[in-house]
Amino acid sequence: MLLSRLNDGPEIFFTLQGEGVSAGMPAVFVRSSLCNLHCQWCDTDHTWNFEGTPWKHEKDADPGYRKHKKSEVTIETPTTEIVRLVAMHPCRRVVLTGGEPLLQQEAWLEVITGLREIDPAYQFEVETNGTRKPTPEFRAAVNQFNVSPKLANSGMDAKLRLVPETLAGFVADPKAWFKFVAVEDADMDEILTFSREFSVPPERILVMPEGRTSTDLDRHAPAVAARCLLHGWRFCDRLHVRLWGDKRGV
Ligand SMILES: Nc1nc2[nH]cc(C(=O)O)c2c(=O)[nH]1
Ligand code: SF4
Ligand SMILES: [Mg+2]
Repeated sequence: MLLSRLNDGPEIFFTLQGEGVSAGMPAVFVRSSLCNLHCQWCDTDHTWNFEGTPWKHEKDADPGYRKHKKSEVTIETPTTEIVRLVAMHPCRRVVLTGGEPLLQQEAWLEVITGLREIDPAYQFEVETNGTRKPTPEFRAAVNQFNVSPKLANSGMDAKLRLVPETLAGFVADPKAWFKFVAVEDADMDEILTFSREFSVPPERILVMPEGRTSTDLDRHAPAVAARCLLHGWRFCDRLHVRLWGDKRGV
């Protein structure tokens, strides 16, 4: 399957889950390449902002920023090799992320099956933007979906970032949690509208302050905390940003 490349190999790393209901738990992350969206602030733009694509990114303003050469930021990796690399770590929690991991469900199923043959105790979380429907087999194999629907601040058209039928499927699935990044009150108004439109109970909504540094997280946290108290949402920090900053492979 097509994974994101980090240095000479696929982007597979052992760290603490930094976001969501499993925040703080050790986990092996596997980052797939490719995304069906192209959010303007995406922090994993190396999974989709390839040379020759028309997408705009916030970092375009940075004079040193260039679109990525696909061959330099991706690596085709056999699923048996992914199984081998993940199993080297002393950890039975695996996070499938991207990009958008649901674009490669069949290959992920081979990875999941291979790892559970080694140890049935393996647990799998999926980080998804919530626009692609899991197949019944994939849904059954995964333990937890961290669904992160995108807001207007992503720059994406609402028709692309909110797919009602797919979202309804996640709302109906007790394995799914809904996770948002918020900066200002307008973002939180939008989360409230979303929760009403798609009937998501507040206990399944997590809101994180936006930030690529602890200082930014601290600046945005009070407004997020206030709205969590008001609406019954769970406040969620971004632990990896606090511990390691805006780095890859952590
Ligand atoms: N530590 C850590 N936690 C994370 N939770 C979600 C991540 C992601 O990029 O999907 C992520 C990540 O990249 N690192
Ligand atoms: S959905 Fe996620 S990975 Fe895809 S562009 Fe948006 S933030 Fe990046
Ligand atoms: Mg990340």
